[in-house]
Amino acid sequence: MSTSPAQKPATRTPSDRPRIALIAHDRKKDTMVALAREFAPYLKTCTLMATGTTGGRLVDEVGLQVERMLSGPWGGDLQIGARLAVGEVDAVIFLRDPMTPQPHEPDINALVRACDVHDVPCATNLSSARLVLAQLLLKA
Ligand SMILES: O=C(CO)COP(=O)(O)O
Repeated sequence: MSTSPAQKPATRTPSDRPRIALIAHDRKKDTMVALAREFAPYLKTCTLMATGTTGGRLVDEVGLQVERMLSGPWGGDLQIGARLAVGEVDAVIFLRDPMTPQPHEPDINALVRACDVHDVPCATNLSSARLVLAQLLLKA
């Protein structure tokens, strides 16, 4: 039934620019904006996508070009998960709020699971996000 996680689907679209998904829960959005400012010169060289509200803040407050999906509770995490499943996302920065229950917890779990299934780096806190971005920057 299952195939190897390393096996990428035929629809995989290679890209020269790293494709990074940026997502933050409400109480982590200020942290995401600060992180994006810190890495703005690098992020400007990437193809970025984000859930709706996070993306709006990154556009307005950091000046990044971001493809905005639906807001998380309306399916944005699932949209990013679907892109990821066909090989169109190289890394996910997902600053989750572990202290606040989310109405769309199943969607959040589905996205993080998709990262594990497809072996895509997924940073869910600030320290790991910095490590992932610093490593990507080294390879740039
Ligand atoms: O809820 C989210 C992720 O699960 C984030 O969605 P927004 O960026 O639209 O707030």
